[in-house]
Amino acid sequence: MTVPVTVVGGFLGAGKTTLINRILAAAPARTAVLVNDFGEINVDFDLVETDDDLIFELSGGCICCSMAEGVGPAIKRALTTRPEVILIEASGVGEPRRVAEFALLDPALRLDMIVTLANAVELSEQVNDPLIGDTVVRQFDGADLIVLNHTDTAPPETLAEAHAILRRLAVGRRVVETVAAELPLDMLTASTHAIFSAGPLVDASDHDGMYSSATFVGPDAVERAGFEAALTALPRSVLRLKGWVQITDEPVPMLVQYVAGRWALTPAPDAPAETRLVAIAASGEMDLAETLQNIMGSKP
Ligand SMILES: Nc1nc2c(ncn2[C@@H]2O[C@H](COP(=O)(O)OP(=O)(O)OP(=O)(O)O)[C@@H](O)[C@H]2O)c(=O)[nH]1
Repeated sequence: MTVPVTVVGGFLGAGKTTLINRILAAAPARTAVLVNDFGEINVDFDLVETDDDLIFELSGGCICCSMAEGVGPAIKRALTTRPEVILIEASGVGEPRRVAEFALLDPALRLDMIVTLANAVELSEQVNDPLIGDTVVRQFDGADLIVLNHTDTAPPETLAEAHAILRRLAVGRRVVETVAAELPLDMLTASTHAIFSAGPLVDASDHDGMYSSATFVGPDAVERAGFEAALTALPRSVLRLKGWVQITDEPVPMLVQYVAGRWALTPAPDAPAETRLVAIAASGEMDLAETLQNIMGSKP
């Protein structure tokens, strides 16, 4: 019996973890999840809602290039838990097709499908961005289903533009509009196996060279107003920021989610009682460590 694998990809903050948690919440099957966070701290390990012993993490690099050698062993570890299904969350800069190619090499597995999420608000700017455009475009290669997420915050003309881009980049592929990755889960069963009719794989990218990340870990706490103002003032070159922060006077840590200029702070009673933040930008764009120090209110 081979174990079916679904690869979930999409750019930073598109909604991959949100979709995986939806699948897990509905899944009757025993599901192992491989999560790849590009940053040094694997935040997704804590955000994926299932038993810790069913989550396998690869962090501090990209699963499709620098950490590719780790994929096979991680799958082997996952198989020891006798899963009925495996989900692989690619990093937000990773190419899901390349991850799926690793799964195809393992005779114990069969590829179910590749799902790529896109941020409806950001897609047009992303594909036209000279630094990140190539990464975003490649994430649709071989995808069976494209989940056009974040539609709640996309003005109609931006949404129409996103569809036009997808018609060009993913000819004939299924596209579903979602808010918080809420889709009929039976859409995840009828795979078209687009990977088998996709063109030849283009050369591997060097995502660890193209993107950089920085982390801030410590007991430090910040005032809420100053922290919120700092998030709001972050330059758009910060592509993603997530983790937990200790806020003065808050009884529990707060989960920080920052995606492309939008952010949310939510109580996270089960999170560790320390500040743990990770930020990602295109390489050379900025000093991310200094940015994190600044939002924590300390001088570098
Ligand atoms: N407004 C809005 N927020 C969303 C939607 N989907 C997800 N989010 C939020 O966007 C943030 C990022 O979602 P994730 O699911 O963590 O995204 P991701 O693709 O796993 O992120 P990375 O793994 O860091 O690349 C979280 O705060 C989500 O709650 C949506 O459709 N609309």
